Parts: sequence; C-alpha cells; structure tokens
Amino acid sequence: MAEDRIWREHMTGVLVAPKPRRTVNVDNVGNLSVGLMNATAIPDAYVQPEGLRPDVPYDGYSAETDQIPVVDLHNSSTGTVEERQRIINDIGYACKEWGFFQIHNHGVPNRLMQRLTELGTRFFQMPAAEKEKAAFGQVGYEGRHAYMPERVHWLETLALVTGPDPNLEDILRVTCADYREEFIATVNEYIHEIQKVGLVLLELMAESLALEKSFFSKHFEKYSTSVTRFNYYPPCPLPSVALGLFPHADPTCITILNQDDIGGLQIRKDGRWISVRPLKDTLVVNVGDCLQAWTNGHFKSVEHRAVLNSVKPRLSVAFFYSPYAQAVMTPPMKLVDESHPLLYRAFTWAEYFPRMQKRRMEGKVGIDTFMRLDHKEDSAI
Ligand SMILES: O=C(O)CCC(=O)C(=O)O
Ligand SMILES: [Fe+2]
Repeated sequence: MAEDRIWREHMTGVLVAPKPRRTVNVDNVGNLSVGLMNATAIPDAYVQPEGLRPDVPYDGYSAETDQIPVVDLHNSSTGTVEERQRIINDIGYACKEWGFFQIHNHGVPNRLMQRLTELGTRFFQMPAAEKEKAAFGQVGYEGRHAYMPERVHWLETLALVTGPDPNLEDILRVTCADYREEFIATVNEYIHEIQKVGLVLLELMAESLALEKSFFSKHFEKYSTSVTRFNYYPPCPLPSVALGLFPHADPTCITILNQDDIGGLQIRKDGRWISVRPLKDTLVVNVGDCLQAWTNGHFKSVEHRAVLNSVKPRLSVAFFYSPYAQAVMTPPMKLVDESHPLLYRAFTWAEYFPRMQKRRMEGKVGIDTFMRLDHKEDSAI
C-alpha cells in the first residue's frame, strides 16, 4: 500500500545514510581496526576537531553516572495500585529530568538479549567482503559511513527494517549462511519482545502525564515503524581523538538499547558528558525528538554519543520506535498551561523525517528547528 512505501522510505533513512553529499575516501572500519592494531595514528577522516573529541573516556564513570535513573518494571502489570503508581512516577521523573534511563525486569528474556548481541558480534567479525554483501543502499550493512561530510564515525552498522514491512530477511538472506536462520529467528523473537516493552513504556509515560493510558501507544499497536540497528565499534588505537557516534538526539519517539558490557554510551546533561554504565540484563531507554514535541516539551530528547576504547570491540542494538508514518502527533491541551505554552505544531513522522535527515549528527537541532511554533523555518531546508 502506498502508505507503506512512504513509511518505508522515511523510516529507513532515519538511521542510515542519506544520499551522499560529499563522500570521504575511507577504508572499511573493521579492516582498518585490524590493520592499525598497534598504530599510533589513524587516518585524518577519523580525527575529530578539538571541540568534538571525547573529554570523558568510555569508562569515565562519575557521581552523575549513578544518578541516571534505573527503573524496575517488575510490578508494572501485576503490582498493586501503589506499586504501579511508583513506577509511573519514576518514569515521569526520568523522562522529564533526564530523557534517558535504564530498565530492568522488563520481560525480555536475558538469554535472548545475550544471543542477539552474540550473533550481532559474529556478523561484524566476518570478513569485510562477506558483510558488504548485506549493503542494501540506505539499509543493511555500512562499514565506512563515507557519506558523512569530512569526518567519519568509527563504527560499522547493520540496519534492519523491522516494522511494519520488515526487510531483515532480504538483507540477511545474502550473507552469514552458517547462522542465517538462527540470526533471523533471533531478531524476530527479539522484536516481538521489545515491542511489548515499548508499548508498556508508552503507556506508563502517558499515565505519568495524566493522559489516557493509550494516548501514545494506540498509534503504535497496529503499524508502528521501527528499525533495529546493530552498532559495532571496533577497537580504535586513538580513542581520545575519534568518535564512535557523533553527538545527536534520536529523531524517533523512543529508543530502546541493548548493549554489551563494555561501555561507551555518553549523554549530555547541563553541558557535561556523563558515561552510562552498562548494567547486566538491563535495557537503556531514551526519549526521542518526536516524543519531546508530542509532550509539548514536558519530556526531553537528549544529546548522546558513543566513545571508543583501544582494546575491545563493543556492540549495541538500538530499537528505534515511532508511530506509523501518517499518525498526527498533536500535543494535548492538557499539557498546555500558563507555564507551559504550546510550543510545537502537530506533525507526522513522514513530515519530520526528511527534514531531520539533512541535519543528522549535528547535535540536537531537529525538533526545535522544524516543529517549534516560534521558530522561523530554516532557509537551508
Ligand atoms: O551505541 C550506543 O551506545 C549508542 C547508539 C545510538 O545512540 C544510536 O544508535 O542512535
Ligand atoms: Fe542515538
């Protein structure tokens, strides 16, 4: 159906390369990492300008690290009214004050989370030629990120459209023959589970704002749009000058991240970078731009980045979750009052995405530039 096409074009481009503007001539990052194992220099394209270099190392945990909320979802469906209310309050606080939090007892089986990261790692550890078979234009494998203007992430990705019109079988069918069936089945099982978590979170989020429980989730139940992206950060000989992923805010509604135990995710709060500590069997959740606007700015989408280390590869699996392309996200009048004037106009994912695509990885620019009522449309768009 035509709507699916529109959706597919919009959604897939969110997380992967837009049409190249200027391409940088770089090697596959996996190959580069192996070739440079004991090197003291890396190609210029990976050397970030002073202001972008990571000032906090991948394991630079601080007192603020331990303030990032960790919410226990154990009683979210079975608990008493009081227990459930406590979870709702915790989620509300996390989304308003931090825009980032971790969840445990979320219901996704631990062995499934682990298997997904093992299979993802196995994929990236194949020879470059085998991985490149899974390069499908704007989706699938990307080992160079050469579309970035001038500077490049030290990162390989495998982006799979997982809803509503999945393409993961098309992508994986041409590669990883030895474990293909298990990989496809594991991703499918994971998506099934993680969507359930996403819906629960959206309900708790709505309740924390005193909105009807299904206020957000009803736009996801039938045709949500999702991409599941594996991010693989090979060891980098000079982690103090390179970046795994540039500072950005996710354009989606929510992102749920399953990461291994290495560490490297950092979030920006009050101008300072804070390392997120990997916690076993725990998922990281963040508010995306759309949810910030949809909640009239009550929830915050937060800038984050991934930094590198010189010893161990790191894998994370991001599940990017948005409503179907044509769902209209209108901030509810309940969230508008004298101290919270109406900030954003109604918009759809299909409308937001193409604008964002041009400004990806430039920190947090998108939502206020494009959807704020008091912002003059950027003339460059
Ligand atoms: O790998 C990470 O920790 C962050 C991933 C991320 O921010 C993304 O894929 O948008
Ligand atoms: Fe992100």
